[in-house]
Amino acid sequence: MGSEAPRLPVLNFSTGTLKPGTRSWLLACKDVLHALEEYGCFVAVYDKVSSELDNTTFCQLEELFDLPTETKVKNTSDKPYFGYIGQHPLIPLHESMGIEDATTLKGVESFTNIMWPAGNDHFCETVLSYSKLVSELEQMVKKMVFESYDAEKYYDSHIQSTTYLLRLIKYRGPQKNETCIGTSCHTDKSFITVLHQNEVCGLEIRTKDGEWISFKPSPSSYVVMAGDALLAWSNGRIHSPEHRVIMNGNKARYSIGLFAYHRGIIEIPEELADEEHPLQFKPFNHYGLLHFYFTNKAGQAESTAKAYCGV
Ligand SMILES: O=C(O)CCC(=O)C(=O)O
Ligand SMILES: [Fe+2]
Repeated sequence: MGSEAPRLPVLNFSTGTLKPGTRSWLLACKDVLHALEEYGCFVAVYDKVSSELDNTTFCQLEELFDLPTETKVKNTSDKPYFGYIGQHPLIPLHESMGIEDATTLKGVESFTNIMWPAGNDHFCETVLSYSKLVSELEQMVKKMVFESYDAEKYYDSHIQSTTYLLRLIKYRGPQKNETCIGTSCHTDKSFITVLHQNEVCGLEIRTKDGEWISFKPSPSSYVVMAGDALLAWSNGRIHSPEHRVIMNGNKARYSIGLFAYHRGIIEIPEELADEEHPLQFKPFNHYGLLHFYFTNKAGQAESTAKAYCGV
């Protein structure tokens, strides 16, 4: 006893079972909050993305990464880590691109037109449908968190200011004598991240006790993870877990991350601070936190959020 490998909590978000106000919703709220406070993440079983859309999305991803590098590098952004990353000496297995405002036609269309100047409606429609459906999962989780902390009155305005970055990632298998690191250990700067991937394992999440849990993927599994912005918003109650990707074998791993960001300032709800839980964070600009992360000062800090906006 006690020697079993730790596992991520698995929660059922399949269609039809969860409606706000019902008993199953309230029970799910408890499970979500417990998972986010203890692990900073959980596996959501979610069936709104049909297996057909799932397959098509990963096929489109392969086509995208097969484009010439000189096309892919045209994916740029004024925000760090939002554009093309590839052939990086520290993470040579990793290649990724970012679609800003990925739940809007404008956002996905503008990315598509850069990659395929003659247009690619199939890519555009597939990715937009995927982003919209997965953002519904993110919003459901967010609603549960806001409700559980008696902060639901802030939910609507928070949603209005939410914008999604969709990162499309490909990891190739390591060659002999090459590093196995696909993505080095980090915490996300998002509010919430939803990760989904093909069948090739590699994602590992660190528990508060420092143990690494390997995620076992399946087509209907989505890893819902808290980022540093949610840690700060929750006044330190929610954990933002360290995670990394370690590659083995020679099959390519494709993964898709939907990162929820907040335009403008995030305030810590007064409902989350009291005598027992003194206010730990000042109001902060979410993109400011992201930019700060890529400065030297942040590199030395144990917690990016504490260093950026700690009281
Ligand atoms: O590929 C993955 O599953 C994780 C990627 C990741 O952690 C990130 O992009 O922040
Ligand atoms: Fe991450």
